[in-house]
Amino acid sequence: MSTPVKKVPIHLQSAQNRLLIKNGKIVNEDEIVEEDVYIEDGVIKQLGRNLIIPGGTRVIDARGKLVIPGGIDPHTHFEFEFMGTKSVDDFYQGTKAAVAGGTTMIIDFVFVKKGESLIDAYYTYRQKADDKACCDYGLHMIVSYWSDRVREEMSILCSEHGINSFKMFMAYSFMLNDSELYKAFEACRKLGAVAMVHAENGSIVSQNTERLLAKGVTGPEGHELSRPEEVEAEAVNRACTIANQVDTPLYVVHVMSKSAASALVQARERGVRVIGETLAAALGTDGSQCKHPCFQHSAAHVLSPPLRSDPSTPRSLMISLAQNDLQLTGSDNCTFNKTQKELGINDFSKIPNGVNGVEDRMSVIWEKGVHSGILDPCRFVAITSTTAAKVFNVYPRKGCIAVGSDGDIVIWNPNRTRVISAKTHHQAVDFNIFEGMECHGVPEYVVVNGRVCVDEGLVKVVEGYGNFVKTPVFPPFVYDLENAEKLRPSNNGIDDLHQTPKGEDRKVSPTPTLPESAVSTPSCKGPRPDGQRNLQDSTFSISEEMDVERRACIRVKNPPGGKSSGFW
Ligand SMILES: NC(=O)NCCC(=O)O
Ligand SMILES: [Zn+2]
Repeated sequence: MSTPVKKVPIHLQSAQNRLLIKNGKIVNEDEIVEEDVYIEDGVIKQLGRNLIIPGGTRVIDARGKLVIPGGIDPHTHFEFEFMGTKSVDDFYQGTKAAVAGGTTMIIDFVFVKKGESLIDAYYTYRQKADDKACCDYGLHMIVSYWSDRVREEMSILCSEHGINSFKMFMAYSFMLNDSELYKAFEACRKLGAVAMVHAENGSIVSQNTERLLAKGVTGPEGHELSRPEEVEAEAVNRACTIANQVDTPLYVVHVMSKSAASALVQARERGVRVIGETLAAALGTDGSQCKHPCFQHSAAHVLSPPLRSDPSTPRSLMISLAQNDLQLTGSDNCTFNKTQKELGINDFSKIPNGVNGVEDRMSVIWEKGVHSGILDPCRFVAITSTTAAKVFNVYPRKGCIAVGSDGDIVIWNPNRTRVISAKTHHQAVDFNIFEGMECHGVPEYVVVNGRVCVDEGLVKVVEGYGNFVKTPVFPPFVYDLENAEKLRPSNNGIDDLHQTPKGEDRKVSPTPTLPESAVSTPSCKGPRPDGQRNLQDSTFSISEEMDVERRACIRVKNPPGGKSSGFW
């Protein structure tokens, strides 16, 4: 079977190919600068003030607003067949919602049934996604069983199909045992792939579940009781130990508890190379919701690992992100309607696991992180976009605003607010775990590969417009941190860096090229000394809330653009 080729209607190929974003403040992970952005044919062509641009260019005035890299959500499950049902957000509705919320790339997980070929499963997902995705997407593979054939297919996927990450489960019926984890992690290291793990002790969860059900605890409150914090922390510790035996960097998905976050920090302190992801859900709500008297409400909050009943968890995880104890955020968007959640009405262990988040991740993190004074805007960009781009090796094509990067940009208004509701969200699901939350920070414009897909708040996505983005192996940020430092965007664009070639996987509009004079306008941006974030010079002051006092927030121990040694 050959890789599917997408056909893009001609009217979309040439649509809105030139765009100037003026007067905004560009926020990258390491600095804020006042520059305009000129995008042509989906790529950022110029940065600076007083740019010379061709006539007919659409101009958006971003005065008083932030211009940030589009969010990258490294953890979604669209159209996922799971626990006897299928998640309701498909690749159209899911990516539409992503874009509506300011996310311009998602990475979904290919589920491989036991015994199934990984490559067949990959093609199934490409077919599901290619004609539907409204923004760029990548794929991780789930390794749900182990064999020599699996190892061979992992290699083929890396070399021929643009896959660089494999997730192994330590819970559910498709979990791997310790020897299998050992072999899978080792295989990842040999391939230069990112080994990801869902860390919960599945055997303990099964025993606890049996015991609770036998005692008559059948409601959603039983979910967390069956999977307490230490069961998550034990698995984090064990996964780190196994990965360290085979010298493989490890990515722990959805760190949901304070105990798991500290297990990860302790592992790092003894030299384990581990990256920690947490979720919008864990930062925006907590386990008290699972004790709500209404089944539909409590069941809607069931995911694994669970939201924690310790109410200090969300703030603590946010502080872990600020301090670089955790590195990035996803949504784990895996949505089931109320009727689907009712599969577990008499048995909490049958409630399909999963929550929403792909649309609201950016707003929730801005509200709970930046607006509350824990994160600065640069760190916000790092944990919602840049670090994911680096880990999955699509930086600096994605995850930053630089000459040569994709035109994936959000114009973010931190002074406007919106109230999250299932009544107004763009997702297919009929419930929203953030219902009623007022969020400062609204994505007024979302530009996807140069096309304005949210226009003054109006969502104008195009089904099938998104591309599959290959994720190359050996991400320097994971395997070669010294050289990762060289991966800085420069004024010359990103072509000089050993990164995904520009134009690869990208639909290029057949439009006239600019005259030489137009593309060579110098940018005023110079190289930055290593590790220095230029927040002061950049005068971040557009929001009343963003006064000096608020920004005197928790210090980031290892600034994202800073010392490489600090990461591991
Ligand atoms: N997280 C969750 O409960 N559902 C999605 C599957 C997974 O990531 O474990
Ligand atoms: Zn997941």
